[in-house]
Amino acid sequence: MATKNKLFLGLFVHSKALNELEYLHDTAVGVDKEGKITFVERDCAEKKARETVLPQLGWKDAEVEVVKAKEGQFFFPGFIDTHIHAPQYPNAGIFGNSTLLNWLDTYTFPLEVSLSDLAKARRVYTRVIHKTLSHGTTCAAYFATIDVPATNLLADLCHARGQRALIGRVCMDEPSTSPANYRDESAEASVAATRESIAHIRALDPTHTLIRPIITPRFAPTSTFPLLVQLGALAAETTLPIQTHLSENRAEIALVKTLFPPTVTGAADDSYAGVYDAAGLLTGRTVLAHAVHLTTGEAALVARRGAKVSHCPGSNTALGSGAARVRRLLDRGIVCGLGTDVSGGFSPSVLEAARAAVMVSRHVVFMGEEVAGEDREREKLSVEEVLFLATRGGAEVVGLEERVGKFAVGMEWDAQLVGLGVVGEDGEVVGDEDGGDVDVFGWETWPDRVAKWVYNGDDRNTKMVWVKGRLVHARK
Ligand SMILES: O=c1[nH]c(=O)c2nc[nH]c2[nH]1
Ligand SMILES: [Zn+2]
Repeated sequence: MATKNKLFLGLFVHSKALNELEYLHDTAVGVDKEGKITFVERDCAEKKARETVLPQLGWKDAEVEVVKAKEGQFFFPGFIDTHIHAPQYPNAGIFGNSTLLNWLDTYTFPLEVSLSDLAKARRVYTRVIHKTLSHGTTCAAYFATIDVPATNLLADLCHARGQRALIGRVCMDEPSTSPANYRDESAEASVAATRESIAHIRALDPTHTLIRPIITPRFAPTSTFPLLVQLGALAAETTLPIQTHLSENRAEIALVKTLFPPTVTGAADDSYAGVYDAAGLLTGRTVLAHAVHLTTGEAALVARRGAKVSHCPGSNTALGSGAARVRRLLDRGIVCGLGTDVSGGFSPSVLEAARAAVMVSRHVVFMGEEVAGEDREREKLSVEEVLFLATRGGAEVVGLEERVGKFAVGMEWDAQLVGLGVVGEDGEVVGDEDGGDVDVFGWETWPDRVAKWVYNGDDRNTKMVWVKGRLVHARK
C-alpha cells in the first residue's frame, strides 16, 4: 500500500496501440494513497501541478511525494511476465543441449522436488522476486511446485515484497511421465492440494489486490485426463484463471497424441489444444505458454475460446523448441504477452524477452517454405509491438487489463523509471547515472532512444519500480 499521494513529473511512454507508442512529454501524473492514478495532465510542469492540480484534488503540497524523471529518463509501465517458473530460477542458464522432455527429467524435476525444503524455497523465491523486480517486472504469472507449503510461501513472499503475482500450485499425476517422488497421488489429491493453496492465497489477500491463485496443470503429458477434467471443473466453479503449456516441442506433441487419443478425451480429433478443450480448460481466462506448433485448426480453436498465449521466445530458442509465428496468432485476434519461462528461458528479464521476440520474428521470415501470396515480411515484430506485448498484451493475458499496463486515470501505478546514459560534450556520461550499454548522444529522437533501450538495455536502466504506488525497487 502506498502511504502518500505521489506526483510524477516528466516524460511518460506507453503503448497506445499494438504498433504505436505514445510519448507524453512534460506531463504530471498523480497517484493516490491507494496506488491509483487520479490525474494525467499534459503540458504540466511542476509549478503548475503544485499550484493548480494539487489544490483541486485537496492534496496538501507538503504531503505529496514528488518524483521527477531527469534528462534521459522516462516512466514506462511495469513489465508483465506472463510465464515464469519461480523454483527453476537457480537453473537459469543450465540446460546444455537438452530439449524439453529430457530437460524436464534431467534438470527441472530434481530441482523442483528439492524445494519442498522450505529454507531452500525461501532462498530461491526471495531471490527470484528481487531479480524480476529489479528488471522492471511488476507482475508475474508464476508456476510454483507441487508442494503446497512452498507454493504458499511464494505467495507470502510476493505479497510482502509487493510484487503483483498469480501463483500456481503445479498439478501432475500421470505416473508414466511424472517422477515417483514428484507427482500427486491421484487426480483428487491434486485438486485437494490446489484447493488448499487457493484457500491460503484467499486468506492472504482476500480481494486479490496483489496476489491471486491460478489453476496450474503442468501440461497434458504429466496429467491424467481425469485430472485435466477436474481442474477444468475447479476453474469453472471458482472462475479462477488457468495456466499451462501447449504445443512447445514436437516430441511433446507426439506424446500427447499417444496419451490422449479421442477414445480417451471424447474429442473429434487428437489435437493438443483439443485435449484441453475437451477438459474445459480452454477459456477466456487461460494462459497457454508457447503455442509454437499450433495447427491452423488449433489456432482457430484457441481464438474461438478466447484463450491467451504467452510467447516465450528465449525459452523456445534455448530448448530448441521452435519459432512461434506470433503474427499468425495476432492476426487471428489471439491476445499475446511475453514470458521469460525461466529456466527454459535463461533470462529473468522481460526486456530480454522483448528483444528475443524481435529476433525470433526475423528468423521466422528466414525460415520455412516460400508460400505463394504469403508476405513473410509481415512476420517481423517491431519495437513498438514487443513493448505492447510486454505491457498491455501481458495485462490482458493475465486478466488485469482494467488495472495495469498503461497510464490513464483509474489505472494502478505499476511503473518503472527508465534511465539511459546521456553522453556529454567530453564523451563521458553526464552525472553519476549508469546507462549501461545505452548511450544517448542527444540528437536521437525519442523513438530511437526507446529502440536503443530495447536492443541494449538491462537492469542498469531500471532505476525505480513501483507496484500499486508502492516503491518496490530502487537501483543503488
Ligand atoms: O518450458 C517449459 N517449462 C516447464 O517447466 C515445463 N513443464 C512442462 N512443459 C514445460 N515447458
Ligand atoms: Zn514453462
